[in-house]
Amino acid sequence: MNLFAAGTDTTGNTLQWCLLFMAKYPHFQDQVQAELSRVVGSRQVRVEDRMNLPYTDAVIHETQRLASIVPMSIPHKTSRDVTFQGYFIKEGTTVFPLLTSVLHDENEWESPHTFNPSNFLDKEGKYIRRDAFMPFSAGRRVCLGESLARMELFLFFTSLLQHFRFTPPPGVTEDELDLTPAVGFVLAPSPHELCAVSHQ
Ligand code: HEM
Repeated sequence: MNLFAAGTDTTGNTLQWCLLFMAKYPHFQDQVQAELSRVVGSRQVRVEDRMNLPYTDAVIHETQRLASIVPMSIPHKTSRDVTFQGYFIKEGTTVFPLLTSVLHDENEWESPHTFNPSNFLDKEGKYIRRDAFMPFSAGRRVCLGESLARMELFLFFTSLLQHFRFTPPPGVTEDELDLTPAVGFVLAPSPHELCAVSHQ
């Protein structure tokens, strides 16, 4: 039950955010599709392809960063008295680690509040790991499903983008796709209709 509850909505929501960002920002979608067709072609994507798909990898990371779907992580309780950055926190205090404060930190990111895969790319277009990327939280109780989730996101996202182009429905412009999340403990995009147009 724990694994299903923690692992279904989170991964599903992130994938929905990925598709919404792609439909809203078609020039980023173009670059993902160009990279996929250059590196993978029409065969099925494999996990090992990730290292050769830095742009696609950056888009997935940027989606997780900006969407920040678990904004307040999970509450923890201090198991002893602690002093943290000058603040005394008594044993037994409930603490909410605000992951969004790191994922949108203006001192950490080139463009903290807008979708920009360059947040994860160096000047040569290589993927760069960022310490402030922590949508799965950090430390002893970091998300147990992180590596599974990352694998799922990569395989689903690349397979979908390999076969379909995602667009707003007829009569709706990209600007009209609303990025305001639906309120909840886990932030999903508000309901949207998108078109999946087959490449064939
Ligand atoms: C994009 C997908 C996911 C995100 C963003 C995410 C995020 C998180 C976060 C922020 C926590 C809280 C960590 C903390 O207490 O500091 C957490 C905990 C947890 N997650 Fe995930 N998660 C994802 C997918 C999954 C998947 C696929 C599974 C399992 C199959 C999973 C299982 C768990 C479990 C069991 C915990 C509790 C760990 C503990 O308390 O020791 N998660 N996750």
